[in-house]
Amino acid sequence: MDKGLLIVLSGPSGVGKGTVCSALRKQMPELVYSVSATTRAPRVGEQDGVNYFFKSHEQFQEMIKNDQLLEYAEYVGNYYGTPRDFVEETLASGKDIILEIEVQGALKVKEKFPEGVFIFLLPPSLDELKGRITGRGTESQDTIDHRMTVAVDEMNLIKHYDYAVVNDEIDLACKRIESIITAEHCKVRK
Ligand SMILES: Nc1nc2c(ncn2[C@@H]2O[C@H](COP(=O)(O)OP(=O)(O)O)[C@@H](O)[C@H]2O)c(=O)[nH]1
Ligand SMILES: Nc1ncnc2c1ncn2[C@@H]1O[C@H](COP(=O)(O)OP(=O)(O)O)[C@@H](O)[C@H]1O
Repeated sequence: MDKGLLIVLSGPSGVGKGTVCSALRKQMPELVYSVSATTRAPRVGEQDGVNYFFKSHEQFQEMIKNDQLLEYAEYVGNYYGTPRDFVEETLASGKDIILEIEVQGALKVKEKFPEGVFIFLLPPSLDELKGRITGRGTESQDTIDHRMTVAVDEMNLIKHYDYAVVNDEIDLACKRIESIITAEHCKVRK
């Protein structure tokens, strides 16, 4: 049996990764989603094991020590990481898995899985990006400013990715990603 595809959806905070990813999962129910571990506090409505596995700093350090994370990164004061076993088991079972992670972590995954499909989600403009982060209403002004500075640095790393998808409209962005996945399945692997 062929292994599944490892799909990494990355891009700056507020670009719409979470929104596009959940829309995509509705359209492609067979696509498995990797739930990350984080030390960030849950936001209203977020559930442990669904949105994230919420961990203390000590628990997260323990996961790092035990090599349980495929990658992890510190992002705006918190740790985020991808549980390794779940990804490897899903791929081995022939299913596709999508990781929705920030840029540093995505580049670490690329070192381990160069055959993965790396997709960078772009905002239509930086002004629109700031508007989306602010409009979501989950961040303080300081965090918004910090995330915007990080966003500009992150966009310079797009050259390491296989595909760039502009998130102008959610449905269009999803269609583009679906087409990428279809094309990757048709690819002749050398
Ligand atoms: N490297 C890495 N980044 C992650 C992981 N999980 C989530 N992230 C990223 O961490 C950043 C912050 O996530 P979060 O606090 O939920 O904010 P939001 O995604 O901007 O709503 C986002 O860019 C996420 O995609 C992970 O397992 N590894
Ligand atoms: N294509 C889009 N057009 C307009 N607003 C969007 C679009 N995609 C996402 N958003 C909005 O932008 C904000 C940030 O989206 P989110 O998915 O939380 O981003 P990320 O996961 O990349 O941080 C949310 O309020 C979301 O509703």
